[in-house]
Amino acid sequence: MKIFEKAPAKINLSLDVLHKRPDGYHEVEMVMTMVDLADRIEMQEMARDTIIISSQAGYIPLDEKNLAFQAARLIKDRYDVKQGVYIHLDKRIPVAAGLAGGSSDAAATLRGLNRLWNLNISNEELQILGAELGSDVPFCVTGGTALATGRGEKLEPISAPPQCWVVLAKPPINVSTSEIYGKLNARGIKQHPSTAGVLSAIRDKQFDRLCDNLGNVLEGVTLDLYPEVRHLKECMQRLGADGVLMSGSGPTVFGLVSKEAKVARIYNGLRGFCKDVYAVRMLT
Ligand SMILES: C[C@@](CO)(OP(=O)(O)O)[C@H](O)COP(=O)(O)OP(=O)(O)OC[C@H]1O[C@@H](n2ccc(N)nc2=O)[C@H](O)[C@@H]1O
Ligand SMILES: Nc1ncnc2c1ncn2[C@@H]1O[C@H](COP(=O)(O)OP(=O)(O)O)[C@@H](O)[C@H]1O
Repeated sequence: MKIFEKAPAKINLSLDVLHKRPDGYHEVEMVMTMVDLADRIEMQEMARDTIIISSQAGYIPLDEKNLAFQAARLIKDRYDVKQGVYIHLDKRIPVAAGLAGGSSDAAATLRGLNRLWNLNISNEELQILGAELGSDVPFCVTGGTALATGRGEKLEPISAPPQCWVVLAKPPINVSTSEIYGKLNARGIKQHPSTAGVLSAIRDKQFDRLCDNLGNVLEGVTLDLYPEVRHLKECMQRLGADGVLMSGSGPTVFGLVSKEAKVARIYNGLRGFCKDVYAVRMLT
């Protein structure tokens, strides 16, 4: 049997760091949501007890370093599954972009193999398994919109943000999440984003208020290290996006846009100097 799963990209509408923890992770407070840009994952049963990964993308690992491989191995080990699986990743989310592409592939693999092998694992259990693979994986298991705390694995689902367009642009650099967290001075954060403001704007479906409250404490670190990200952010603002923010540890910058008429102008303006630009809808 063969099954398919979609693995959408996430953006962080708010990303605050409360403190650095003794285990090296940072205690965060984030509002995360999904956008309509997704990898497609095909999973096919194999009688032979092995995991094989393939992808058209030449720039991701296809061995045990791949997060989908790790998800398949984890579920096989925990549930003592003796069958194998062939997993093909049709990558559309840019890699190491702050969009959780790898985490979403891992989460989609957990969901898919749960179906393929009739394991009847609850979403809560899949999220617990996912946390072993990465901090963003539990959110990607269920998607939607959520307030994430802890190191990102404690989730409280909330209502969807007001519907809008999301323009995403990724400059041609790779950013390491651990390097960006490592360079953040958690004690010296001068201005924390208003997660409460983002939550109330979403609750009241107030698009303008949502745009005014977007904030990410990792943005300053990445913008200082990579001036091209700052340039991209300024361009998106100049082109008229209603709210602009870097997602996660970057380097992707997203712009929220309420009027469809503006989207083409912003998209074309960015495409003039940046290859990786996408105009998508917020997933609601
Ligand atoms: C910054 C965020 C925001 O959503 O996303 P990305 O930029 O990766 O998309 C996440 O917190 C990233 O989550 P994820 O990419 O799953 O991180 P992990 O694999 O768990 O951790 C990678 C490294 O990031 C650091 N890390 C991660 C999460 C956290 N709360 N505190 C940390 O300090 C640690 O150094 C860790 O070794
Ligand atoms: N299935 C996968 N898709 C993308 N990247 C993967 C995958 N498996 C492992 N990786 C590795 O994970 C790292 C982070 O990738 P990704 O999840 O796209 O970034 P981010 O967490 O910034 O959104 C990259 O260095 C990449 O090589």
